[in-house]
Amino acid sequence: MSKRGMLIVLSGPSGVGKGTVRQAMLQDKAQNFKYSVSMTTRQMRPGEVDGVDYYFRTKAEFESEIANDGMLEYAKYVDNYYGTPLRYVNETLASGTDVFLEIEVNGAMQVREKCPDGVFIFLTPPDLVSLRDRIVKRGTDDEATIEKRLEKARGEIKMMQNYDYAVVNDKVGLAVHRIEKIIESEHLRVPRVIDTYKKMIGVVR
Ligand SMILES: Nc1nc2c(ncn2[C@@H]2O[C@H](COP(=O)(O)OP(=O)(O)O)[C@@H](O)[C@H]2O)c(=O)[nH]1
Ligand SMILES: Nc1ncnc2c1ncn2[C@@H]1O[C@H](COP(=O)(O)OP(=O)(O)O)[C@@H](O)[C@H]1O
Repeated sequence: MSKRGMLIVLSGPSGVGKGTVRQAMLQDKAQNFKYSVSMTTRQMRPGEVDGVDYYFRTKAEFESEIANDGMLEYAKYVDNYYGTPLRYVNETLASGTDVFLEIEVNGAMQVREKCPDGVFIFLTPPDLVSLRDRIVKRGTDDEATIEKRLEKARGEIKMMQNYDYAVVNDKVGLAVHRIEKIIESEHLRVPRVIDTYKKMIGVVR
């Protein structure tokens, strides 16, 4: 029987660079994981493509997916639904390929309940001043909104206690390298590889 893929979950406060790190990881041809495209009810931004960045759906469509047990997890974030379609994740893991999710903290905790053998990684800013700078640099928020986002970010950073790894995003390339090393090490954990050694050591599971 082929080995099941590993589920990798990346979260972090808004503006820390999750999207940037994810893009950089996807461009690394040496990576073997598949990115799970999320579903959302938020407006498409310029340059985004349906089915690539997100599956953009109406609220009614999203709620019907929830009702049909089609979501691995979902959360409301700033008045919109975001969620992970279940089928793609199941099929990809079953085929032996790793799946990478980039999701916010509440959704990640739902995944932790359902998939306790997943790898949960929290991306952190080097400090709050850098986080503020990144939120400002990204663009459209006024001063009051930036303060609100930072307040929310502090609450999100507290959730790091529920993750397996904390990775600082000081430089994108370094953050990617750290995540890749985590994935490599996780693949070598004994519970994941023991079946491979069955014949050698006579373990029957
Ligand atoms: N729970 C959950 N959160 C998601 C999912 N997809 C994206 N998110 C999170 O939703 C938040 C908002 O995403 P987005 O609207 O793209 O804005 P931005 O990433 O903050 O620029 C981010 O924290 C994402 O990580 C998902 O499938 N499930
Ligand atoms: N390591 C980094 N150093 C400096 N700026 C960064 C770094 N990573 C991301 N950024 C910048 O921070 C801003 C927010 O990044 P983004 O990926 O949109 O964050 P998130 O998806 O976590 O909300 C973007 O302008 C991005 O270019």
